[in-house]
Amino acid sequence: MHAAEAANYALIATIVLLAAHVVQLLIQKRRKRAPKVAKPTSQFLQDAAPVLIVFASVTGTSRKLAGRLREALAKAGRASIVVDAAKPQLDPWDELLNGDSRDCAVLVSTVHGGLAPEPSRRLLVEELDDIAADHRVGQGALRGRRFAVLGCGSTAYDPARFCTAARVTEKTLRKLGAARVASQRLDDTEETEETYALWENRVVAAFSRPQVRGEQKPRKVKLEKTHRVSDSSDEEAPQKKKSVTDVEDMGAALGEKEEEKKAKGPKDMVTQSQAKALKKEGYKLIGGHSAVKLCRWTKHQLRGRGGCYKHTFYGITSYQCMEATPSLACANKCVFCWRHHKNPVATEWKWKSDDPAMIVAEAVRLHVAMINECRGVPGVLEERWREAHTVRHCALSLVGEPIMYPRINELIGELHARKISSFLVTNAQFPEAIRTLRPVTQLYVSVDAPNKDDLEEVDRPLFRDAWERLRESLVILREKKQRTVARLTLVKGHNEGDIAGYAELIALGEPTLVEVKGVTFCGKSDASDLTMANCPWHHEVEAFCKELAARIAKDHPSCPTYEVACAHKHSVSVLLARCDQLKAPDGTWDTWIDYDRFHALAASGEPFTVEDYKAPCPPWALLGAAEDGFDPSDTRMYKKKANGKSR
Ligand SMILES: Cc1cc2nc3c(=O)[nH]c(=O)nc-3n(C[C@H](O)[C@H](O)[C@H](O)COP(=O)(O)O)c2cc1C
Ligand code: SF4
Repeated sequence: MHAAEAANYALIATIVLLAAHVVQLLIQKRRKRAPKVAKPTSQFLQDAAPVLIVFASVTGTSRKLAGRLREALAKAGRASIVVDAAKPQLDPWDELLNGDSRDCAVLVSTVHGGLAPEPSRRLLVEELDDIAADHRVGQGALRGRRFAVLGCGSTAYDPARFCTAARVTEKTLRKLGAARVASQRLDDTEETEETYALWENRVVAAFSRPQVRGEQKPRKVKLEKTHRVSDSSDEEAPQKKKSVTDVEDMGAALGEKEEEKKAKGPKDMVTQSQAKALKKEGYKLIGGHSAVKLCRWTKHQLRGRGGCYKHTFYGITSYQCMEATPSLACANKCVFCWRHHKNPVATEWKWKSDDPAMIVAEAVRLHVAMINECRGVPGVLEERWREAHTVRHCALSLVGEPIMYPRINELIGELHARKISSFLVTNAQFPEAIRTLRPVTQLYVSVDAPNKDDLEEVDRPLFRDAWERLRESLVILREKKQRTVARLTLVKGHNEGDIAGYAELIALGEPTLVEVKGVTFCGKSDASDLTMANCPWHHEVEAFCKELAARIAKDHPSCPTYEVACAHKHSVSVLLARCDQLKAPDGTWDTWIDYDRFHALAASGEPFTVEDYKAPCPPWALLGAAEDGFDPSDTRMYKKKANGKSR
């Protein structure tokens, strides 16, 4: 070998050695940087104190998900304790500070004003704040503890307050030095299953192994679901370098997402999980935003066991009545909503609109199909069953807010063209839509509370100016020439106290009728804490009505006079009517409706008034009648009391 060749080989060997050394150094450096991920050990799972799962819920979502997380952790071998922040059986913060527990998951919803629900607020906000402010424990009091946060919220409410309760809790926990392992926000206007599952996986993975270095770093949040908020907790995190992706890309991603949304066009109103929940409750969904359901009174009267209060008060045939809605969404979350908030909420129409003719045709088809299914039911009267195939009335009050549907006037036209009467109920949040509404057989405005505070409490409205909207709706109601109704639902302990407030609202709208109904208990639900104790007795509703009529006369002398006309004891409903419009000179009442006359008037295109289509009310429907509002042509069934005696 030449000397030059040997030198070359030596040089190459040196380079190779150097390169190998550099690679080794790099590998070592990388190894140093990478956090040591301790593998899940059965020893850790065996020894670890339970994870504390704290939830604060108003309509049950966080409660349900807390249960799911508990099951998922249990599957992974990690024990946990679920704590309801509204009535905690133990103090989770004390456990974290002084006990063996080192891990916690907080699931919190946001309610009115962007706050955590009462009374959970005490534990989640005030007590945590107290700890953070306590100089004896110090800001790093929760160092070495881990936490996960899940916010349940809705962008249908003020987007600036989206999941603010979760953000506040997270901020305080981080201020106290706890390490965040996962954070997510769920928006109830969207499908949330996938997002929740991602969060759950992350929490289970983190809590199935001991704490590792590197866990302190804020995790990158999935942009898709969280772009609506700037996560304020990041601002105060102890290890604070904001990731460029978190801030700049978030803006870009948001822009792209909005573009994408625009390109896709409006989405369907009902998410898959909402559709599933509604179907489970017997709703037949039509297109993207409408539904129909067979009312229990329809079935009742098919069996000759009496009609609903609208049969008693206005002469509808309950077994020919279809209960439907063209908008499953509404702008409230009322405490007495018997739909248990399985429907979407929104302040404006932002979905694809279906054709009104299709909605009516489908509603009738599905309703008739449900009638067909009643044939074999014991007690169904053959003749009524046949007649029931012709729909004569439509109660647009099933669920949601019918006047949100932008083509509501065309839909009403479709109903009237089929000689189907229209009873439309609105929750008084869209005054402009009330103004432009074409004549309906009977137009209802729900008056759920006598003053602003009670309205906020009972309706839990999305609009901040809900009270003003209600008042404006009533003013518009006064301008209507056809039959109008103020519908009151009395909930003991919530909205029945301020009679003067109701009198003022009635004087504002001067409706033809005031329907007062005691709230009905529709079973225990997470969506509402109502019990039988909140349901007034019939005699209490009657007394309320008499007092209301007297109060209107006394406080508002220029307002038309009202008197109690009818009552339907079975549904705890009493009717007040305007004497000038519906009381005959001989003292009898004309609260019933001449439906044929109404259709003729509506088709004529000429103006018409309440008096033009009124009809006499039978004596059995009047207050004080021995029948208690029960049609004597039907057979009354008495419920047996627990002691075996009949009522
Ligand atoms: C009265 C009321 C007010 C609400 N206000 C807000 C709000 O300000 N911000 C928000 O993100 N979500 C708000 N929401 C939506 C709820 O947080 C959301 O529906 C959540 O899924 C409820 O969870 P929960 O069932 O565990 O209470 C509100 C809901 C109600 C009933
Ligand atoms: S008016 Fe209402 S309660 Fe009466 S039958 Fe129709 S849907 Fe049922």
